[in-house]
Amino acid sequence: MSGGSAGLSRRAVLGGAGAGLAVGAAGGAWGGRASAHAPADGVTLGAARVPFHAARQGGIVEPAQARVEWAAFDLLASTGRDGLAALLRGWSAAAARMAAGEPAAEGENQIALDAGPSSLTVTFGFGATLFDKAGLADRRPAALVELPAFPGDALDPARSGGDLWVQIGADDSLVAVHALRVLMRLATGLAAPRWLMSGFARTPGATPHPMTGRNLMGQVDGTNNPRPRDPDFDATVFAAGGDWMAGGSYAVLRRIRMLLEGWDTLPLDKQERIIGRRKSDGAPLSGGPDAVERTPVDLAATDGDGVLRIAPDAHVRVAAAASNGGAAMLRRGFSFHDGLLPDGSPDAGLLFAAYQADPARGFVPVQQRLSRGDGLSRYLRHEASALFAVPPGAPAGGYVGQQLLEG
Ligand SMILES: C=CC1=C(C)c2cc3[nH]c(cc4nc(cc5[nH]c(cc1n2)c(C)c5CCC(=O)O)C(CCC(=O)O)=C4C)c(C)c3C=C
Ligand SMILES: [Fe+2]
Repeated sequence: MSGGSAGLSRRAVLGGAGAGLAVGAAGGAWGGRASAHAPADGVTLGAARVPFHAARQGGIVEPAQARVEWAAFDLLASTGRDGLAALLRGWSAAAARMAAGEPAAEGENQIALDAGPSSLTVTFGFGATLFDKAGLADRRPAALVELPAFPGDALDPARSGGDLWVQIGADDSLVAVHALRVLMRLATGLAAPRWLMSGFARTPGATPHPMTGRNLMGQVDGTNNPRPRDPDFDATVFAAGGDWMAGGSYAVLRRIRMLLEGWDTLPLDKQERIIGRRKSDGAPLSGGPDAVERTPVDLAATDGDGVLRIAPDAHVRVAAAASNGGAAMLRRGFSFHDGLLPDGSPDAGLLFAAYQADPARGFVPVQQRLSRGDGLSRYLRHEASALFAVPPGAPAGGYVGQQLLEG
């Protein structure tokens, strides 16, 4: 995909026998948290597929699927560069097969039998720690450095970092978990699981027409994401240059727990002031009663008393590119709800993911500002963090990371 919704349509493939669902093309749905749409009559949601082999990896600009699995792995000491190449070759072949909806391999658990690929995407990423372990220290990209500590971080090292990252997205939970099990088995003897996280987003077809999704605070979330048709979309999201990362991206991941019990008791007007947008429809508070979700945010707008309509500490003001020297990223997060904490409060929140050409010009400056001046941060805990280089996609017959390992 070279950006633009036409690219998305081209990549999407009709499933089943001639009829099906075009992923990413329906009703202008696109990456970020926008939801895909229901298939036409007589076509199953499961039939939709996103080809694995493409110039760019899937799972970045496609609409967020209903289910996501994140898995981080650490390379075993004995694996080395050749073992890493074997792992990536095996992972890529399995991902391509599952994304195409081909039957399960012999000896494979039949978890996903009867369902199609359900828009399965598998995205692979490399952590900074991978490069020394695989004898590739001289090929680690300059942009892949440890993220700085931010005020308020409460990070759990056991659920942070990792040498390798796999993101599996699908509109059917059994399909996603099947893919996870297959990839975990292929890693046996080469890489050990470090942490796993599961998330969810709105199921395609749950709304009467495609709409931006909501998070567990109830807000419309994803509105002001960069859009593939924006002239600077590719430069914002994808790495340039002539090396093995050209056309790839950098994924920042944060497990952000929401302090929902406090949030849910806040009056609506306070919740809206903290974000800077209306809760019902996501319209910016700068736009007056006639504003709609897509009304541009006016950070300078004041009321009759000269008071800023979007508060100085409102999330959208503090996070805006205009407040951060142009820093921008493509957000593609998922909700999580992992039961209760010992004190009875929900262990729930946002598996935040942001893709950018360079974290130093995306997530880092924005989070630096948010962690100091964002009214929303009182209701959030950043509990885990990771940064992965997401290489470009693999051509047919190739595997993700081949340019790094064989280039
Ligand atoms: C460092 C980057 C960001 C983190 C971390 C983050 C956490 C976070 N955000 C919400 C809810 C919303 N965010 C919204 C907009 C928004 N958020 C960021 C960045 C981070 N958010 C940006 C760059 C923007 C766009 C700002 C703009 O230009 O207008 C919104 C408004 C709707 C939208 O545009 O998406 C909401 C709602 C939560 C709940 C959260 C942590 C759990
Ligand atoms: Fe945000």
